[in-house]
Amino acid sequence: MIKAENLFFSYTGSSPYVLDGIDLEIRDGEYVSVVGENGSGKSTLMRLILNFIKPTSGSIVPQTKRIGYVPQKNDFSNSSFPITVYEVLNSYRRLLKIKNKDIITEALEQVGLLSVKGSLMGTLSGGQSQKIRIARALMGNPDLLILDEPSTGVDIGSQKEIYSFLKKINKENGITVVSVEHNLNAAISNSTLIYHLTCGQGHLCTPQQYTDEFMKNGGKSNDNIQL
Ligand SMILES: Nc1ncnc2c1ncn2[C@@H]1O[C@H](COP(=O)(O)OP(=O)(O)OP(=O)(O)O)[C@@H](O)[C@H]1O
Repeated sequence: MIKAENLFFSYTGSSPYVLDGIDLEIRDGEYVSVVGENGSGKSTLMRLILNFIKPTSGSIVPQTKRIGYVPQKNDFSNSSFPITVYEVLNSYRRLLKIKNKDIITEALEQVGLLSVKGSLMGTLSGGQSQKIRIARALMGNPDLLILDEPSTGVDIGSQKEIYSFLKKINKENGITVVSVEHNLNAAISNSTLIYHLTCGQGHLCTPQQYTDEFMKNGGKSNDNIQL
């Protein structure tokens, strides 16, 4: 479970607050998409869950230490940086102090990319490199997986594969998924709940409730994304 109580956060330490008194409870086993317009605080909320930053006041606590994180796709973006898939996963294995090197093969098999083990990261497609990031995040056997815009820079075919993989590990392995989404279709189709952030406040709703709300607003969201 992730529980936020009366959570305020400001990068300056005072008003105006990016997050302005958030109360939130995400139960284990949910797949929650976090949506909201640019600058509404989605990534900030993820950083707070991950304990990268501290609340200005109030609290936010993930009740697990086994958290996998797939950051926004800005690492390895320099295609000339000479690092292989194996090296990326192996350095994470060492960071996690996992002795058994088989975990690298297992992680790659899980996302169906064993064939690119020796490839340079810069030579992979957007979809492949995102799957490698997900494989890396799963190496620590997390029970909570946090993703920041997993479909950015990923072709439609790979997006489908990635979302069906996330749904599978959510359903079959019971991994709680919390994913920042600009892709509203993906949020509605894949998640069990949607957390809509706006003006420093948020509310949790079902995909159906979110769709109804969206249509009531004339089919346009604050995110300026068409369904
Ligand atoms: N490190 C930082 N220092 C100061 N202000 C920041 C920092 N990071 C984000 N902000 C500001 O905090 C607000 C929320 O940013 P955040 O990145 O959390 O929003 P977001 O909803 O994830 O946006 P986007 O959809 O564009 O990724 C924005 O006004 C942003 O400019």
